[in-house]
Amino acid sequence: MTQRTQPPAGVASAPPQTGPVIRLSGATKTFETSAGGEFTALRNVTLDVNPGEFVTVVGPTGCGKSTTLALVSGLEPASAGGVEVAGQPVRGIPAGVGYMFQSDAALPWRTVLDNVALGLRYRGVGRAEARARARDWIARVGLAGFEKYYPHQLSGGMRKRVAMAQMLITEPSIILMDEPFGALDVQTRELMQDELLRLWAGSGAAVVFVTHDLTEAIALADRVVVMTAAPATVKADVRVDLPRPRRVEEIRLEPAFLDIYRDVWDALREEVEISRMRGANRVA
Ligand SMILES: Nc1ncnc2c1ncn2[C@@H]1O[C@H](COP(=O)(O)OP(=O)(O)OP(=O)(O)O)[C@@H](O)[C@H]1O
Repeated sequence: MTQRTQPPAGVASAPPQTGPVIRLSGATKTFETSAGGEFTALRNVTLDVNPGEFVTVVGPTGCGKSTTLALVSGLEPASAGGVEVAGQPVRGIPAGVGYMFQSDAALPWRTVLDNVALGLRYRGVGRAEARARARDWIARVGLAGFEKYYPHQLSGGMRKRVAMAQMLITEPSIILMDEPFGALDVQTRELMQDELLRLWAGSGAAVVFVTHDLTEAIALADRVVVMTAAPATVKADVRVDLPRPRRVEEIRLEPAFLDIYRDVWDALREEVEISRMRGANRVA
């Protein structure tokens, strides 16, 4: 990773961690189906994520990407294999993990200020300090002046800025993102991708970001992990050696970007075809 700056005040710097901050070793996840059978969503997934690394995960629809995040976040236990966060086996929700999903987490009856302060209030921070830090984060995500607005008074992009402030105010050392910009229009999505890179730069946080959008996956990442059709396992792990800081709309036109795109798509194409064929057989 290149061109890291000093962390801005209030953002956690990387913990003194020598090994990977996330380690999946042969992780398998089997769900019970409503028909009383079993369905294996993940099989033998082995993946390390280092402190400060930005890893994106792509794969055919329904292959098990969200399930991978659920194992790391402790929302689902692995059926077999190991899942470690910060060198410790995951049992329950680990400390220092921030989340952002496609749907908004903002409470509709609270203002932007109170929504952003909420994570600190849950952690026992006093009201005045939580609000002061929330004001700071609201400004950092470009929403100064909107503190008293309610979520329904904001655009989709602005609500994503609120979601980023809500997540970053807790200074996570691991950030898990599941298609966070999936519902945005293309221009707003690119804007938010740039904002995310700006806010993440220097934070020291490791990011695991699930997306269906290959351009987004490559533009953001240090590594793109390609998963197979279900049950998901790691098919390819493609390094993205593009310089930082990046601007998404510029980097995607670079010849080196297109080479990486080709590598990722070569790995993904077959899995998408398998997944489509299964879908076609199911409805045939
Ligand atoms: N709690 C659960 N119980 C039973 N099956 C589940 C459960 N959670 C996920 N699955 C199944 O596991 C598979 C993987 O789901 P997952 O949501 O991880 O896929 P995904 O790759 O994130 O999907 P998408 O690309 O559509 O977002 C799916 O077939 C899904 O139906």
